[in-house]
Amino acid sequence: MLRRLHGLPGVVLALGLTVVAVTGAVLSLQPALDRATAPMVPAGTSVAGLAAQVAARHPGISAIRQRPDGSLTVAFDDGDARGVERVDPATGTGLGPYQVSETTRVITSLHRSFLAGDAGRAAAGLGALAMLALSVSGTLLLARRLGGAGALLRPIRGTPAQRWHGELGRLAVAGLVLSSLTGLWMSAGTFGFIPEAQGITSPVTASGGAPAPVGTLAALRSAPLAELRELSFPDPADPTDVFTLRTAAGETRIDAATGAALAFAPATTLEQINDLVRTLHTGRGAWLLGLLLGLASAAVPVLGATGIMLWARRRAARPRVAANAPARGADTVILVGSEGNSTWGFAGTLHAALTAAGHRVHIAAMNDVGTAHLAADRLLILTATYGEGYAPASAKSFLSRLARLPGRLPGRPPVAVLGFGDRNFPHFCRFAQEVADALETKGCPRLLPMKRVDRRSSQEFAQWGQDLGAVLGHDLTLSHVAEPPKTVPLMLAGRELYGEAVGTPVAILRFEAPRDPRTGAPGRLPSFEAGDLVGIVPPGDTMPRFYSLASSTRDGVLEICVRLREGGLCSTFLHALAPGGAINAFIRENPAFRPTEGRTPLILIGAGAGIGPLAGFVRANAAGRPMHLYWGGRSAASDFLYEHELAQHLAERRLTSLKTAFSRDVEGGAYVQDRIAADAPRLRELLKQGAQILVCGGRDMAEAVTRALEPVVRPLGLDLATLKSCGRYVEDVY
Ligand SMILES: Cc1cc2nc3c(=O)[nH]c(=O)nc-3n(C[C@H](O)[C@H](O)[C@H](O)COP(=O)(O)O)c2cc1C
Repeated sequence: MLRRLHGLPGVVLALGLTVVAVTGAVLSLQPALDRATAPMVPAGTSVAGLAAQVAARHPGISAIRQRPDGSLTVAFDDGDARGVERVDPATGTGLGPYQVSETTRVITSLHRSFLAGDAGRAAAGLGALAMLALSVSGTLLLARRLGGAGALLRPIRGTPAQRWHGELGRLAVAGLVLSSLTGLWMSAGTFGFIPEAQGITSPVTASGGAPAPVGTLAALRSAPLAELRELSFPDPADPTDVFTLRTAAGETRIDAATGAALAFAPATTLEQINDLVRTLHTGRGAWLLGLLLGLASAAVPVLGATGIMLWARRRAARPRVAANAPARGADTVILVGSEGNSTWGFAGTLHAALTAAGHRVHIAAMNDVGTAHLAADRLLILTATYGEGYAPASAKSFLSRLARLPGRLPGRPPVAVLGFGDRNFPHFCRFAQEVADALETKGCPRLLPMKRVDRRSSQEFAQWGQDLGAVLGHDLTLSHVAEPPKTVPLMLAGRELYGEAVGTPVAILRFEAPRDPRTGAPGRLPSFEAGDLVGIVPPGDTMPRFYSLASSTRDGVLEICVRLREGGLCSTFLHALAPGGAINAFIRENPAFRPTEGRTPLILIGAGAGIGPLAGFVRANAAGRPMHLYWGGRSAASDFLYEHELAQHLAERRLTSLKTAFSRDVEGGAYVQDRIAADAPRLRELLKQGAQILVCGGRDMAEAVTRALEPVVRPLGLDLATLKSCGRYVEDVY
């Protein structure tokens, strides 16, 4: 619901909101410029003093006005000359005609009405309302993603677009909420929804005597010039007319002959609110606030562009399901947890089969779970598992949303959970199990026991379909042919082999995009960062194997470190590949395994082929951010991967320190965890500076590293779970 409120409306309104925001940002510079150029009102000067000085030059003076930036202007009609002039508040001398530049006029009009009169004014008002809704819904979405309102300031991980959108959004949100609320109020005032100030309504009777010189009028002599808003002069042809003096305190009518105050109407609360709103919106009279609001507005185009990118990606990633029934009124709801989309394919097959059997079936992402889904007759959940047994992207917020629903309630639908995973991972379908347990705790009866599908097995899926059909009382044939991922061809450009002498052959393989066969022009690599995954489908198989990337697109090659596994189909294929040989590959982003932004130190820990992405992070560190690498191999002579490149990085300060451990070396064989334990004081110092730890390699190594790190972080009052939850301890483990 929140995403629906934020996503599509944001995309549709991006252009209009950008116009309002950019023009607002330009206008916000005006108060600061005015303040720099407007002469100051000297303390102790009275309204009468200035009025007398100006009236001596302009007999036809009709009004003196103090503008919000503090400058003073005079309106006059002297017969031969008329107009509005800026005046020096100290001497009353003229400073030239007052005029708003054509550019400012156009920008103001664009800002207020898109140059389209009343319809445009209404659109700008609705724009303010939309900006308010987008700011609030965006903040709630970010809080949800980071783990609650208390986590709103945590580092944001993800793709560059996600990070820019989140970082800029949270920096600008206060300014945008203030600008849109005050803009809404002013817009409501324009359309008469907020009553105008009435001022003095009862008739005022002037003495009718001959007008006295303005400088002698008592009520004007006692009014400080600094408080003046506007002084209107009486019509010289009408002896009963009076002066009208407006200040922040209210409105006073003054007798032109006696100088007495004839009537006074204090400013109402509504007028004071209107004044405050105007100041808060325009920054006039509060130039610094104006600049801050301007900066917040300047973020809007970037928020719009990154928002459109995120929306388009999410849309492209979500498979379309034909004839999806509305959630309300559906008898069966299918919720999907997927990262790489293959589970959506299975869910689509299930949706089609149930629909064909006469059910009204609604399908949605697990992240979108809501009360409407729980009103169905049955709930079917299909979810993958990722990382260390965690939720995939489309199910990240499912458990927290479920937990927010009130405790055990009657009337929950019966549930069947089907987990998709890979038996090679130690936490096979763990997330699916967690979901099944959480639903049981919530009081949802079991429609079927939880089942697991290993490596997208069509047979296991079909079997589950039969079980489901049996409880539904009809046949259910689920024949699903998994759609192969869309791959691109890449060619092996170079290889280096290490570790043969110590029984762990590891190859560094560098791939390039094939040249255009007609023109011979170099091909384009897909877009990726070090730490992302490349999926490679070995010949004769449909299941991709994933390898962590040691390079980014900017390096011009796709680089991976592959350890040869006994009987491993893909690693055997890759080790046998000769230069010029081709692979079919696709990129899977891995935004969870990236260095945080900024210059806080990084502690990189790995063993064996796990050095790949870590070497990639170091290579990209042209800015010389502190990076400390701990790496373990078997023998310095045989499998010291990237040895020369790392020495070069140390010399160039891309790498701050390197600690290696070789388990088979004669002089005191050691593992990477031994180096960590020995370096505890230094690591503590780095963690105190906010360091992030990135671990890459085999599962046993990662577990040993955790055991070594716990006693390192404990004296700091920290633990690895806390560091993990705020993105300061991330792993890429296989
Ligand atoms: C990086 C990565 C980590 C994975 N981690 C696990 C895991 O911990 N447990 C598991 O059972 N499956 C794991 N898998 C396997 C996926 O859950 C499985 O391939 C699933 O079918 C993917 O579904 P999807 O394409 O809809 O995301 C992992 C796959 C990848 C690529």
